[in-house]
Amino acid sequence: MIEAYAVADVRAVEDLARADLPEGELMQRASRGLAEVVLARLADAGHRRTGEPRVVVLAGRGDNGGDALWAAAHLAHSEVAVGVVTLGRPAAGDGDDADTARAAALEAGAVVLDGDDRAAGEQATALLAEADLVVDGLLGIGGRPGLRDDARRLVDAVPDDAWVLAVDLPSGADPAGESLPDDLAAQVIADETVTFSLVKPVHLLPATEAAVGRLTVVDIGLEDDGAGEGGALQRSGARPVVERLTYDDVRGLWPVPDAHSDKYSRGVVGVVAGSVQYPGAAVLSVLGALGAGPGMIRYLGPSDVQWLVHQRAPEVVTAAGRVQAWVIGSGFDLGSGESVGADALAQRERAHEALASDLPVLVDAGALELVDRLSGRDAPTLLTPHAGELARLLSTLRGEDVDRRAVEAAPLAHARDAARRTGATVLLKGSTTLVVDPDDGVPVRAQRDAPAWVATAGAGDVLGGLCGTLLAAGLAPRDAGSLGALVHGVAADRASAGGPLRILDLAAEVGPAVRSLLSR
Ligand SMILES: NC(=O)C1=CN([C@@H]2O[C@H](COP(=O)(O)OP(=O)(O)OC[C@H]3O[C@@H](n4cnc5c(N)ncnc54)[C@H](O)[C@@H]3O)[C@@H](O)[C@H]2O)[C@@H](O)CC1
Ligand SMILES: [K+]
Repeated sequence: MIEAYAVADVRAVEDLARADLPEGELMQRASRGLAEVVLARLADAGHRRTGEPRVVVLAGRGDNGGDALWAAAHLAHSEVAVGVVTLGRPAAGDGDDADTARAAALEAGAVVLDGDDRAAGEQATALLAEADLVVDGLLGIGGRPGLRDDARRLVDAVPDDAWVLAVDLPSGADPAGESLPDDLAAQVIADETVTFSLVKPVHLLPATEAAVGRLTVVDIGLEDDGAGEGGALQRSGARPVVERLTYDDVRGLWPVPDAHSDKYSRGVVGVVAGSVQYPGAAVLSVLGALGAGPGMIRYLGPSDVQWLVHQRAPEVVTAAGRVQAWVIGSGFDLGSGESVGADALAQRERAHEALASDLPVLVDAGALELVDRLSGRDAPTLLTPHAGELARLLSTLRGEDVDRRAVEAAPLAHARDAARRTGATVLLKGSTTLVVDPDDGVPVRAQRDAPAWVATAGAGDVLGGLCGTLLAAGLAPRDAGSLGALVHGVAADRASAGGPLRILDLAAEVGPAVRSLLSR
């Protein structure tokens, strides 16, 4: 599991560690680690023009800039041509550290330009044009989202083929990972981000993760080193606020049957999905559930759709009976007013019964309209909207229009609001999928496991079924949702193999994906 800590907690942990260390030691560790990563990337011929490697370091006025300046000094000592552009003159009496670091970089032979000086602007642009690698040390965890014009001019001058390595986080990105900057272009888009001991929300959450690139963690000694003392992190008592399951977590969470298992102990999934208009969703939902290995599947829906389900999955039972978790809503066409047909009415009735039961329910797509039926529900409930569906859901819950773009600009806040208002766990689908518990004290899960090729119709139906099997096996909604998202992503990766994928292939890869993850 990857765990991320809130920025305020990171500062508290660093303060604890700093109290036991010589002055400036943490920054020295950070900058040395940073310089080592830069050297390793330069050794990779792909990020290097011919001749002497050229690094340009952009350094802001805070400690993020301090890390970058000290790294520049270390690099200038190792046969690398280093140019530095500083930005933001320190306030009077506030610049000792930055001045020391700047002097160290100069003394080591780096070219240092004052980016606040207009005359140096052209030189800075020329320096950047020749860079193999650019270190972004403009803003760190003290940064507000967005870049000022002076910083933006520098960032715009970074050549496309330079490797952009962000210090701690891409400048301009929200350190808390909550929201996009107002102007999307006012942030650094990094190829790689080097952070120090602790992962922060910015690195894992959907609003900011895309700007982070590859995440490399350099150890600066904030965690328990096993020597028995307890690291600063452990002594601080800080708890993670965001988590990401990794492949190695699957074995510990997956419901693996044993010699005593039967179809009921493994879990029966009841699927109420599809309509005459959208019959395929029922097939995909069932196949997603089957891939994850349920005890049994009951499909309830229009007879034409049952027939179609049976073509792909003869083991599915279509009579009513015992169920351990419901999956409702994929491919619903509930209709409204006069236009409601008998089939749609029957589906709506089945969905109402599922929501009125004391069984776990996964609520997808069309069934999200039935949100008023959630009040008073105590059993585990997992809502699985995409951004547009979450906007509609919140519009209903708040009684005011919520725009899809508002959800995309601040996904976590909106998912959290929906979880709070409904008392359900909310899985917000996206390239990074969030799983938010209604209890604020529980860390959010953020999964990013699928290739972008998966953004295609039907992928959500498979995910719903897959998570439904995990709910029926007894997993809590947060585990079912995040584990389901991980396995769905791995299956998508296998089906895609670097190219376009068919959703039936994705569904067929769910079982093999589980097998490969369990045998790691
Ligand atoms: N505290 C520690 O012990 C350690 C800190 N480290 C580094 O220190 C960083 C945090 O340093 P700071 O707290 O100085 O914060 P920053 O380096 O993020 O800088 C904050 C400064 O930038 C200004 N600022 C904020 N947003 C701005 C914006 N959008 N445009 C222009 N100016 C803006 C602020 O007023 C403040 O002066 C970390 O990210 C990390 O890189 C590391 O050296 C590891 C150890
Ligand atoms: K940065």
